Amino acid sequence: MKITKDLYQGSLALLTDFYQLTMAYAYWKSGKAEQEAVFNLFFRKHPFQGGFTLAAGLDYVIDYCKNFKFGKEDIHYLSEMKDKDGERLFDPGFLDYLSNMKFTCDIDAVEEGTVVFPNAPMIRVKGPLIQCQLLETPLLNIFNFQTLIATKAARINLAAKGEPVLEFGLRRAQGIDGALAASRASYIGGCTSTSNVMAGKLFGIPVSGTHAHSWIMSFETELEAFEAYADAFPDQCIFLVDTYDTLNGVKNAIKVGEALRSRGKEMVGIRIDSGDLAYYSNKAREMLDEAGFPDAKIVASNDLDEHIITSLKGQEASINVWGVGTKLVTAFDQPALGAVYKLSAIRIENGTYVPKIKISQQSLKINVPGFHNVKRYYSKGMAVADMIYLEDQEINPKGIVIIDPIDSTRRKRIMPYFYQEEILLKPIFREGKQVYTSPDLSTIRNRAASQLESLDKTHKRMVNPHLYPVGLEENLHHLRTELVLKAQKLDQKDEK
Ligand SMILES: Nc1ncnc2c1ncn2[C@@H]1O[C@H](COP(=O)(O)OP(=O)(O)OP(=O)(O)O)[C@@H](O)[C@H]1O
Ligand SMILES: O=P(O)(O)OC[C@H]1O[C@H](OP(=O)(O)OP(=O)(O)O)[C@H](O)[C@@H]1O
Ligand SMILES: O=C(O)c1cccnc1
Ligand SMILES: [Mg+2]
Repeated sequence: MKITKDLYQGSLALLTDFYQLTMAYAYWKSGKAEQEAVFNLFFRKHPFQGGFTLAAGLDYVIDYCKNFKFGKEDIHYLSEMKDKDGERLFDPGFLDYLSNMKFTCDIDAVEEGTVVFPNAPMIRVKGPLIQCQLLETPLLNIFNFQTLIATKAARINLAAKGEPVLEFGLRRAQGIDGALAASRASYIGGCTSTSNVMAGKLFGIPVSGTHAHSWIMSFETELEAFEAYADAFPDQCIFLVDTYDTLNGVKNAIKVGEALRSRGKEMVGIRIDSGDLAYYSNKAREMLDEAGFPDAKIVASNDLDEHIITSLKGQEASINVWGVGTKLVTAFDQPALGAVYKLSAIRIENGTYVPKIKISQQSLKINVPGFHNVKRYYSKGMAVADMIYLEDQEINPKGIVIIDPIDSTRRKRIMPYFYQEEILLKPIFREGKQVYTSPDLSTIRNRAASQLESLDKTHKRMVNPHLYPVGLEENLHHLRTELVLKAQKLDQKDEK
């Protein structure tokens, strides 16, 4: 196993579920491989019982699609696969087809850092059925995780109310790629920095950190350890004060802070990593203020998340920097987003697209059919509603009614005249050619911040957030209802 070199042999084409390949083979065999189809990627419920979700992962998706190609080793591996009789599973003609396959899809997607809501597509893929199908698993893999972590980070940063949140997750993250992607998504969600140096190198995220208990324990005394650290980094001293006795640790930090000051340097602060963080931060604040260090920061860490941060704020803890690891990068209380990827239309011989629906007992699970997009309406910079609409249908400019996809009695009238609007799915690829370039990560992070600003605070609260209106435009609602009724009739016929 070579994890440091060539693990992926330059190709991620096999990073997919086996059933995508068996379907791909069957599509090819039945002559349907190149039939045009439309798929949408969306989720049904916000994570963390929240009122918003923050999209992330598009730059990975772009890279994945740009490099979408079955390499020699991939084809070799597939050619060796056997069925239960020991015969080759895949016809050489199919493997030939795969090795010559070029990515030719149209992709539209929400930009990274966009606030998104249930049932509205985050990605729309249109292209040959076989390609759309093969993209399902990797697109979900990328978007589900990064969107989840960006959302968690946004929640934690909202709880910190603008105070810096340092991401410390690498040691507890879900493996190597999980850690890197989590650092990137955390930065998009508002974190100030990462402790993961490789994420710093690869993505340009600011890197920062303090020091560990082991540093203190390697010396005879805590004071000596602080002094030695101050010698090495006179401008960046954040002393971890809780190795032995937290308040005594604060005293030692003050001593070394005074020595630094006599050399014209200023201690940055202290870190507390255990015990009652409200009690110790308040005590430490009093001691630091009294000793003439009112600007010294107090960093807190230890299994923090948005709920503990909110509680500590409620207790008026004197913490001004938050170090957050495990619960952020593992999305501890909800480890998966659950976005899905569903076929919504297919092109038939006469060139028209037939909208498709999947019936379910739960109306929540009935997809939105057709070739649609999402429009967000803003009033004075604040988001008021999202409308899912059919791209090829005229929308009544005088007044629109959007209808909740789960409960059709919930409706909202929109006067587009009064609002600014933004089409959320932007063209990313056209016939396989990239037509969109991802902005740099700090621009994405700024977009996330301004998107969150545009969302009323009632949707951002942690407990029982207010539901943001997302609805189907009338024509789309009627189409969906018609298709559901038709499908149910078909069902009844089958039963007879
Ligand atoms: N004042 C507080 N209010 C609410 N939660 C707090 C407060 N102080 C600390 N916490 C949280 O309570 C939990 C304490 O966990 P735990 O008892 O395992 O830590 P500890 O024993 O203090 O530290 P360690 O085990 O690292 O020495 C942590 O998640 C911490 O963030
Ligand atoms: O708590 P997190 O949010 O994951 O933040 C990162 C943690 O990692 C470090 O210690 P580690 O947990 O390795 O050891 P400790 O618990 O004994 O301090 C650090 O001191 C934090 O406590
Ligand atoms: O720099 C730190 O303080 C740090 C880094 C990783 C994990 N815990 C703390
Ligand atoms: Mg810990």
